[in-house]
Amino acid sequence: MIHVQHLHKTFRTRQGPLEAVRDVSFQIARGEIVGYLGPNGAGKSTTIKVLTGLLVPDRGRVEVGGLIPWEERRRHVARLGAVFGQRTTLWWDLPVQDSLELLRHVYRIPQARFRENLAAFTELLELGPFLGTPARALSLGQRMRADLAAALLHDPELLFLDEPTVGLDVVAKERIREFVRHVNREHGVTVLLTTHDLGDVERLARRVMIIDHGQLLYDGDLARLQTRYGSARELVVDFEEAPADPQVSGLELLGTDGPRVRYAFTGAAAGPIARVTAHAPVRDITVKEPDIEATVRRIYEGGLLRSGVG
Ligand SMILES: Nc1ncnc2c1ncn2[C@@H]1O[C@H](COP(=O)(O)OP(=O)(O)OP(=O)(O)O)[C@@H](O)[C@H]1O
Repeated sequence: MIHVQHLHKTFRTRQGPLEAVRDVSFQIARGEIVGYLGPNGAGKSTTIKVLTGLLVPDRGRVEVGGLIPWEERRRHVARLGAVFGQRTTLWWDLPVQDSLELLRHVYRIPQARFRENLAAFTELLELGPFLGTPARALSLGQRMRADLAAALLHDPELLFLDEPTVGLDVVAKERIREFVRHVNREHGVTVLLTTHDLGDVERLARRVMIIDHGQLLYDGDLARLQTRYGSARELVVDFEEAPADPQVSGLELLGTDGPRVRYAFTGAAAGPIARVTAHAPVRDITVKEPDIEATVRRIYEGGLLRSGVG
């Protein structure tokens, strides 16, 4: 669906040329959901702008669904949808329903199709209570839901989501994620998701790409990122009683709190568990996985992967 090869984009700034994207290559297959991560200023938006046809790269080959985005913008745009968490595509003073109606004209969506999609999205996103409300009076969560419906009314094959859950509470985030999963699963919509919220990525994407300073640092499985670059796992052990000597060979002692002792370890848990249970009588053991947030932060900070992609 998306083919990017050796993409370069440099901006001219007062401080001189700024290489926003440097030699980025990736492919995204139809029906994938890919998380695109990177710290502020990493080059995510620049990549997306090239993919949507808003920016022309200096060098590189970009093809989306067989089209070169900036050369065939009209045909290209008809096949994609985009939601930017910080902006709305809805008309500020119009009731949501009227904005959607206007988009029907813009995209020349056949009436029957429009009605069908609107009914489906109204149900899935629970738009009913605020279809008559102007965009400016919507809560952030309602606005995001209306924007998602607006982006998908014309049955795009590809959806760009930029911070789709920013500022939302847990329930509202979950509703958005559920809907994205639905359109991906039921309609095969390919999704490129830019976010700082790793919860979005964990819930939606199996694959992540990480960019920093314009360079792709990682492209692969989220799970593999965790096993290869994650910090140590944690073993939380509740001994029958506080052990006189909590040290267990081969395990790093993290802390003690009465009978509860925490250890760090890497790799499989079976060995450490056997060693701990041989050490003293144990009531309960849990394994805590390192959180993905910490892993990604380590990658940004340490340039862990700079030597190569994946
Ligand atoms: N039109 C422009 N003119 C000059 N510099 C730009 C322009 N657009 C982006 N940049 C610079 O290019 C670099 C990459 O920016 P980009 O917006 O792609 O980052 P980003 O990863 O999307 O960041 P964020 O998470 O903050 O949105 C930044 O240093 C930014 O300041």
